[in-house]
Amino acid sequence: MSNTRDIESGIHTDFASEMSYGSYLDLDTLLSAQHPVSRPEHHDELLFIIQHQTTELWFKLVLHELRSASALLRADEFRESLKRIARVKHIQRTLTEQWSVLATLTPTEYAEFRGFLGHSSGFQSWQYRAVEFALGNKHRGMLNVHRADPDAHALLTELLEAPSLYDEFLRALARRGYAIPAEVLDRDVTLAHTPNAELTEVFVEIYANAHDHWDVYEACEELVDLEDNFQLWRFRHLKTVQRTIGMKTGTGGSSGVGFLQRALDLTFFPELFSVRTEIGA
Ligand code: HEM
Ligand SMILES: N[C@@H](CC(=O)c1ccccc1NC=O)C(=O)O
Repeated sequence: MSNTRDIESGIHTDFASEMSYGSYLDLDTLLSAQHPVSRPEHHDELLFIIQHQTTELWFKLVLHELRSASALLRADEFRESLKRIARVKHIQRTLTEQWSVLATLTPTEYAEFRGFLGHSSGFQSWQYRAVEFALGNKHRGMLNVHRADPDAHALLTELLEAPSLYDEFLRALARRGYAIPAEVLDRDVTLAHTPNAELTEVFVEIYANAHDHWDVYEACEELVDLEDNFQLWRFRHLKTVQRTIGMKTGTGGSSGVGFLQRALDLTFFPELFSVRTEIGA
């Protein structure tokens, strides 16, 4: 046994003028986009860069799927929208699991190149902010940091002013005859959604009679998964930060761990959680 695989004669090998793997994926661009700034170059900075870049690539797809999910809800295409959300949930799991790679970076190693990062910080990730906005965590003040990047600023402004995924979901429910409160439907979508007791009652009815509202019930649970997964990512980020820089202030200028901790109190779909308190009550 040679323990070698034959390269079959039919395998294509001439890519001088044909599209290849590398040219289709523009790997020259992708793989020449890692530029460590530490001097002398720190061995672990490549890990730090690639961890962020892979996350940003997945954020790009998450945003693409969420925007499509919203548009499908607007068109009353419920099932198709759920398909998009299902994909986002898998990406979130990958992203949450990926923190374990970065956790191999010890505090000492990170401290050796942290000083070269200046004031740059994940806080300035416009794609992360876009995902937060798309899910409904709106905050106009977050636009400020993107003033120097007109394209990012424009996209975030567009998302800030557009209904969130939850807004679209609730509007779709209203069109189906559910008694979504008018103040929820007419709310200022540039602000974060605030909990509404009357809306919780709509979900109480849906959850109490799931079989009569199956597709809506299913959609509710998909949204709960989405928020849950998002919180798990935030939590793993917080824990990675804690083990890497302790209680140091952030390069972005925040208090660090305390600032990230407060994000865990935020909720995209509060009524889908408050309904749980009422079940069987
Ligand atoms: C050792 C690794 C990391 C440390 C020590 C760290 C630290 C921090 C700190 C302290 C903040 C608060 C803002 C500031 O003052 O800088 C922050 C925010 C943020 N970081 Fe990281 N981070 C790490 C890795 C990552 C990675 C891999 C990502 C993935 C893109 C990321 C994305 C973000 C985002 C999106 C925010 C804003 C969060 C929010 O607004 O709630 N971070 N990070
Ligand atoms: N905010 C981090 C620095 C940091 O993690 C970072 C720096 C540049 C680009 C992305 C980063 N990731 C997340 O905040 C710190 O305070 O050490």
